[in-house]
Amino acid sequence: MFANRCLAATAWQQVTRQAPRQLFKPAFTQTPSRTYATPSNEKVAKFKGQKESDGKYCVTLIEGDGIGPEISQSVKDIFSAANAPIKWESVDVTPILVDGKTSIPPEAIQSVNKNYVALKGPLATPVGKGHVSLNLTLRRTFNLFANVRPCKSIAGYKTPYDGVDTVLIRENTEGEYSGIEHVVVDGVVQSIKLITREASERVLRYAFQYAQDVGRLKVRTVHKATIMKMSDGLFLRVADRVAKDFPNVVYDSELLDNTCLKVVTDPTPYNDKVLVMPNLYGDILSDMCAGLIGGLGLTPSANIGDECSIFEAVHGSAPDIAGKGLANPTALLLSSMMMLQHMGLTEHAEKIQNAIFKTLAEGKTITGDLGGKAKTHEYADAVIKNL
Ligand SMILES: NC(=O)C1=CN([C@@H]2O[C@H](COP(=O)(O)OP(=O)(O)OC[C@H]3O[C@@H](n4cnc5c(N)ncnc54)[C@H](O)[C@@H]3O)[C@@H](O)[C@H]2O)C=CC1
Ligand SMILES: O=C(O)CCC(=O)C(=O)O
Ligand SMILES: [Mg+2]
Repeated sequence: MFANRCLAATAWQQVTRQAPRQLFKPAFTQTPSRTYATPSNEKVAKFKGQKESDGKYCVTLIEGDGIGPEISQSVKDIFSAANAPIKWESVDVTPILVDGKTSIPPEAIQSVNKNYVALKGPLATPVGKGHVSLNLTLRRTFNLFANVRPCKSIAGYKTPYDGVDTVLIRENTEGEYSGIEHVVVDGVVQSIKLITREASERVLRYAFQYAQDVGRLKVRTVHKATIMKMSDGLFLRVADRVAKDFPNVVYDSELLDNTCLKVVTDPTPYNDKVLVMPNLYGDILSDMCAGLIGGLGLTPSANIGDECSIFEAVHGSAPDIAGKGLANPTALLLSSMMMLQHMGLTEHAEKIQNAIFKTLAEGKTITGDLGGKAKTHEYADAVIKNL
């Protein structure tokens, strides 16, 4: 799939980066017990899918680029060993042009609309030129307005930060990622950050409702309304109004640069808060938070819409390690746990999740990003043994 897109995107440049520096060797200190909540109720994006006649739910699978197929295989193997009532419907999202715009092929759109949920591997985006990000296109196509990105310390895996437990909700359809860019005159380009009352209210209501549903009763907006007085200013004004509808939730706001400083100094004061913010800030802060707990191999996410939801890792296609069996599938696995919880399959989620955390805490069969030597499939086999 990616090869086709590579041909289509003439100026594709491969992005490479060094693997995150190993900070500490794993030390087995904490108890593995945690849940990645994705509340699914009448008010926030209820899952509408139905079991099929074989007793299973059909879930759309987008394996993705780079390490995508390797980590997707781990999820499939572990779900199968755990007898999770899921059957996968793999779809190809090689983009097509519709009225000159990058679009998802109709078969893939039909599959997600039919199943209401999808699990997605990372999709690579050409730098500077070429097709629009398919990740953003998917979020816009299905109106996945809230991107929930929890980040929790992994029991047994020691980093300089103990007991991290942040939850970040990112506006997912507009802001700096609206894709409205043009050349004003040669040498001058404009990129428009679009903030609307409607999209702001939708994600803010979701964040407050989420806070209420999971009992994390503090919501903080992260913004830069000192500089972007109109756009972030609107986001904040809407937040002030929405906050009034949730009197039991404590609401405040913080400037983005200050949040970055405070989170990397001591993240624990954020453990009782839900952070909600415009698109770009959420993108950057979520990678930063991943760095606190051991890297991108560990952080899941959920793209929530009113109808459909797509679950994916925070990380990208990791071209530097793709095809070598080195990828850590935990982030995609934990995303699939968020998916199971969203679908109401909490027992299955708990069973698989316990096996994942046990494997990580044992520290014997972990991947290179965590300081181990295991290949992707060896880690998956260890999880299966721990089921
Ligand atoms: N939601 C998505 O599908 C996303 C897609 N991307 C795309 O991914 C491509 C590569 O982007 P990068 O900036 O390199 O970011 P990246 O997230 O792919 O990789 C950053 C670093 O983290 C490591 N890493 C990431 N996931 C890992 C895993 N599961 N196990 C072990 N190590 C892991 C990589 O090896 C690399 O050193 C780009 O084309 C970008 O557009 C980037 C972010 C999110
Ligand atoms: O679409 C992309 O290329 C990157 C998206 C991204 O970084 C994210 O969703 O966190
Ligand atoms: Mg990102």
